[in-house]
This record gives sequence, C-alpha cells and structure tokens, in this order.
Amino acid sequence: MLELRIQQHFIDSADLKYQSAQSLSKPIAAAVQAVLACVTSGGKVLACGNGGSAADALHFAAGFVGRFERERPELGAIALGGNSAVLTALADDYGFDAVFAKQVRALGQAGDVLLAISTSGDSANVLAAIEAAHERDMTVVALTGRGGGKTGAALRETDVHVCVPHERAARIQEVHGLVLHCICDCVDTQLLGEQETST
Ligand SMILES: O=C(CO)[C@@H](O)[C@H](O)[C@H](O)[C@H](O)COP(=O)(O)O
Ligand SMILES: [Zn+2]
Repeated sequence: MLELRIQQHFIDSADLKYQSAQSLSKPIAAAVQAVLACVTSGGKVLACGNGGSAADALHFAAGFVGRFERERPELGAIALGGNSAVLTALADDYGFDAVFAKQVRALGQAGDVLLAISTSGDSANVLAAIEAAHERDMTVVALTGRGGGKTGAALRETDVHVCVPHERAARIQEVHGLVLHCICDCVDTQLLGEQETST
C-alpha cells in the first residue's frame, strides 16, 4: 500500500517532467539568456522564495557562486532567505511581506536579475520583491505554478515566466529544481562551450 503510494509519486513527478520538457524549454532558454546577459556584464542574481522555494534559492546560489558540474569563474548570486539576522530584523521591524523587497532595494542594481520562486505565484513577500526589482531596473525571472497567480500579472514584458503546469506544490517544486539545474548547465555551456559531463 505504502509502496504503491510512493511509486505513484515517482510516476506523477516523471509525467509532469515529460510534459514540461516541451512546454517549458522556451521560457527556460529565455531565463538562461537573461541570467547570461546579467552575469556577463558584471551583474548578480538575487534569489528568493518561501519554504521549499527558499531552499531552492539557496541551492541555486550554491551552484552559481561555487560550481555546478564544471570549473568556471565564480558567478554572483545571493539567496535572500539565507541570512537569519537580516530576515528576522526585517520581519520584526517591517513585517514579513517586506523581508525580500527591502533586501532587493539594498542590494539590487540595474542589470541584476531577481529569481523569484513561488509555487502559487501569490506569496506577498515575493510579489513585493518583484515590485522592488522593477524599481531597480532589474529583470525578473519568475518560477511559478498554478497558472502563475498574481506573479503573472506583476511581470513586465522584459521579464521571464517559467510557469509549471500543475496545481500541487510538491510537484511544482520538483520541476523547479530541474529548471534551476537546466539554468546552471546552460549558463556553463554558453560560457565554456559544450563538453561531455561525467559527474
Ligand atoms: O515545501 C513546501 C511544500 O512542498 C512548503 O515549505 C512551501 O514551500 C511553503 O508552504 C511556502 O510558504 C509556499 O509558498 P509559495 O510556493 O506558494 O510561494
Ligand atoms: Zn516541499
């Protein structure tokens, strides 16, 4: 019984990934171009999200600042949920909706990218970060699901929206993880050229 349930998780996750390969490759390629344009002109990526998406933002920053699969010059990325002192001070003094937006205003510069991750597209602190990024003339790369929620309406034409066609947060997050690995791999390929990967 338990094993069948577990197998169903694998099947549903794999099904969604197959389905998304077709529909998401174009927006993911656009996300790669946005990130490349940013880092090749000295910019950085600010990444934010809540819960599992906060973990995704941290995971992305680790692969970006350090390495993904190949050695290359360091690239700039900061996960905005990673500094608990800043996060708690901002939440305490300005409310939780402001925890990312205040950091975007403090750290963001024109040409930087905001990587905004929300399965619902409706988290108020992520929406406020998008607004702050626009104020700073940053490009937003949004990873969402459930039709994109309020994030879809908040984005500009120059932004990128990767919206996973599913309702369930866990399934959406599983695809977001793959999307972030695609971005890391494609940025490396564009910077270093194609190469067989063994790790
Ligand atoms: O990881 C999970 C669910 O899989 C949770 O921690 C989840 O990320 C949290 O409930 C978030 O607060 C949901 O926010 P969002 O994705 O709707 O922006
Ligand atoms: Zn989760």
